[in-house]
Amino acid sequence: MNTLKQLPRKTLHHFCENLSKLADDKKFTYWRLPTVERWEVALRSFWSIGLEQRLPDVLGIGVKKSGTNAVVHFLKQHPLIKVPHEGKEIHFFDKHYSSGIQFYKANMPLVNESQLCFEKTPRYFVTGGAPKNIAKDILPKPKFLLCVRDPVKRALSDWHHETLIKTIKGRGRSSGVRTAESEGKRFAQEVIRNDGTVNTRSDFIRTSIYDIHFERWLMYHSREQFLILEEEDISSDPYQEMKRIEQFLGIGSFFKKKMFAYNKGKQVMCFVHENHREDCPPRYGVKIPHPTPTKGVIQTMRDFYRSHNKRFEDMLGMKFYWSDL
Ligand SMILES: Nc1ncnc2c1ncn2[C@@H]1O[C@H](COP(=O)(O)OS(=O)(=O)O)[C@@H](OP(=O)(O)O)[C@H]1O
Repeated sequence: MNTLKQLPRKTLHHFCENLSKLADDKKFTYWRLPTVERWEVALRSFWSIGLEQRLPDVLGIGVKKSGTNAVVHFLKQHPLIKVPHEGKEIHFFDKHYSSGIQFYKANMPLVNESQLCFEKTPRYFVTGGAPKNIAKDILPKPKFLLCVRDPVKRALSDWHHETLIKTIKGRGRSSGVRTAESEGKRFAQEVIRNDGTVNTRSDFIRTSIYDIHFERWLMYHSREQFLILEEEDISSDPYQEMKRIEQFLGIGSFFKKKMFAYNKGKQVMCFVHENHREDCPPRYGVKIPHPTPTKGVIQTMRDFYRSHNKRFEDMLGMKFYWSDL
């Protein structure tokens, strides 16, 4: 029933009118029906006013910690883009595939014919079966938004995120003062082996090996289906990135430069509504310092990623400023 809350007031009014037409009984009230029937009545009514739930037209597939939340936050302001309730990640192709495609569809927003349905779950990028299952299940072919980031910075951000979550859940280290350096040391213990080489078994390292993951996507999808966005651009100039997305998706021009402003307190670019209210993308707290490993650790990681980055560039026909670092 969450979807009902997403409806604009006018549509909800129309929905109620349709409902009363459907019911012969004068005492009929929607809320007295059992939940399953309620949903059926609601869906019939939505169809009659041209709204439907359908599988995504556009998928945000990752990469984790590369500005994916900011992209959803800005893009959902576009009147022709609809996202699941509160931009929730549905995790269908990575966690809930066995629940079936109807489960996925039921989590989609209501859209009309001219609107596009957009779902993002960053884990899709690194999930083995996702490219194949998406090609099989989503027709016509979806478009993909893929956010990428300097692989070393991405790994550091990922580690920070997971440490924060562990701490919030009470599973983290509780004793001792946490400094950027001490966090850097713990990060190094995770990503560098005793013999000084990069620990390729660590998820923080593996997620950033973009060429290996993207190779699987190109087995089932064509390069033209992907728009590549860089976190560095999303954080510095989201307006330009939203214009690129509008063009890629072929949706009308909505975004204007004045809709984006830097919020000094939150230290991020935010969306500015017509009434001047600033709406910032969600961010995790910064109760734990971001890790700052030694220069040696950073260099070992950079040396490891260099050839992978080059290969990724060749696959995409693009150049990233971090690929030579
Ligand atoms: N405009 C804006 N608003 C908020 N956050 C922004 C923005 N642009 C980029 N970023 C940076 O993106 C990093 C989080 O990436 P994701 O949203 O993909 O994270 S997640 O995978 O969904 O958890 C996270 O990086 P770190 O701060 O380095 O951890 C954010 O700072």
